[in-house]
Amino acid sequence: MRVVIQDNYEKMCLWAANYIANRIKAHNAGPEKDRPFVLGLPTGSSPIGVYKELARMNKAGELSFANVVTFNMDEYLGLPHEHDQSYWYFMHDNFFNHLVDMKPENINILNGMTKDPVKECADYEAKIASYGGIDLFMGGIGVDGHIAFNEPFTSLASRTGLRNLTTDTRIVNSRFFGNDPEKVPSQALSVGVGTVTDSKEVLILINGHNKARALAATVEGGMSHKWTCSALQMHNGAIIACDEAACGELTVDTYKYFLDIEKKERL
Ligand SMILES: N[C@@H]1[C@@H](O)[C@H](O)[C@@H](COP(=O)(O)O)O[C@@H]1O
Repeated sequence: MRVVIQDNYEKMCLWAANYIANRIKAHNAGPEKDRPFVLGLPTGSSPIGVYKELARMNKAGELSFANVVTFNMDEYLGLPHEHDQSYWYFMHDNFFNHLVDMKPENINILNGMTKDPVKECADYEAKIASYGGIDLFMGGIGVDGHIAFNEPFTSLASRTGLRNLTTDTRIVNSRFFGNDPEKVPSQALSVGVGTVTDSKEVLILINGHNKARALAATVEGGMSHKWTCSALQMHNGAIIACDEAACGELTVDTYKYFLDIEKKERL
């Protein structure tokens, strides 16, 4: 696992946006350029700065999304696209509407209004597989370490499916629903932990003091379904991009190790 510690949120986002841009450019210049680059994407406050920077690069002509297919992590069950807290709305408002060459048919987001969640989720997995899997999955995590909506004790082998949200998560997310946890949907559709870890690369953003326990569990804790983020320890290409504020629960030697090793030149 790589842990890239940046001074603050802004620098973390710039680092992550550059990493993603370089991966897309390398793909488009390489032997696999005839197939699209498949990018997994999250919602939440963590990726907003990354989306801003990627959109800036795109508008400036530095990065094209014409050959990119996206798959989003999750969606609330029962919220239509036009609901301002649906993840469909979030993604268009914060990212897709700001890109000049993203093809709408290349955007994949689970349909929270489906009448058949089982089929919706099976079709999503099949569509990801039809592209040969996800090249790079960017994600965030919840304060309890959940990846996408894979709450504590979700199987680390889970696939895309229907999830019940914990009271904790509904309380945390109530800040977007007039501070009323009851207004937060109680279920969501979500890619599984296994769907994320099957990706060739995984890049997780962890920032802010409130994520300090989750960062420590991801990096230093034992692998456990109690912290679904800890599954990344079994992934061969996992990168955590974090800010100083999130490092408060790391032991000093872990913190120093990652600062030191990241100074070394990478092939
Ligand atoms: N389902 C989403 C997660 O995918 C996201 O990672 C998490 C963290 O959000 P934030 O980045 O706002 O802390 O929020 C929600 O629970």
